[in-house]
Amino acid sequence: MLTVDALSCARGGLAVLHGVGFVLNPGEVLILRGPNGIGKTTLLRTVAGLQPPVAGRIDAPAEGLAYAAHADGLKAQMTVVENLEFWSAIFGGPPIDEALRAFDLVGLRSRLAQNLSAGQKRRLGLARLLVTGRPVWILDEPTVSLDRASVALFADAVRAHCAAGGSALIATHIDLGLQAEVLDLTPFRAEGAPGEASPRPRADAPTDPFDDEAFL
Ligand SMILES: Nc1ncnc2c1ncn2[C@@H]1O[C@H](COP(=O)(O)OP(=O)(O)OP(=O)(O)O)[C@@H](O)[C@H]1O
Repeated sequence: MLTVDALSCARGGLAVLHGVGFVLNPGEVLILRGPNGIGKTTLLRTVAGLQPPVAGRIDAPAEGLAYAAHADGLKAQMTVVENLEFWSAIFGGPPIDEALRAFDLVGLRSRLAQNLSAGQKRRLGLARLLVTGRPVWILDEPTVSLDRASVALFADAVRAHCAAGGSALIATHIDLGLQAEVLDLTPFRAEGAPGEASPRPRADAPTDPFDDEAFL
């Protein structure tokens, strides 16, 4: 479903990770771990196609990935239902009812996204995954702002997705209680990767127009 082979990636013109490889099959979850700054977000962005790899190969199903980044990326002036219907229309995905139910948003359906609490916004951001209809979820710290009950809802949604043949690549520092493989990125740190005593990024490093992309 998703194969990453000998992948090297960079951020701001500096090498971050070198030689990463894994296979994610239908029904599987792969958890990315590693200390702050090791390159989890950079790897996810590269796999999601937001930035090109420096080297290596990524084989993914065409139009098969749904990426949820740190930011919720909601349409603030639209209601919960309008946000989900918007994304469902963009992706041509399934109706929104299951997404509302799975993330306990039924009672909030008419509320403007801008008036949701941080955890409610995060639940809405994650609910969008269900309306994409896409098989491979690429998730960057998906449980930030979620309380314990909401983390459990999220884990249930991932389990249901995988039971239906989907898969998920997740960067997280917490234990989600999922049956999953774990890949620690620490051994893949590139030589000269940014760190405590790292060089400044090159002044001519290309700017990244998608750096704030919240959801794809
Ligand atoms: N826009 C940028 N320009 C230059 N360097 C960046 C940029 N964004 C991140 N970096 C650097 O790239 C390295 C990898 O960052 P990345 O966000 O991928 O790490 P991470 O493992 O996701 O970290 P965390 O656990 O803190 O979220 C870090 O050293 C970071 O300082």
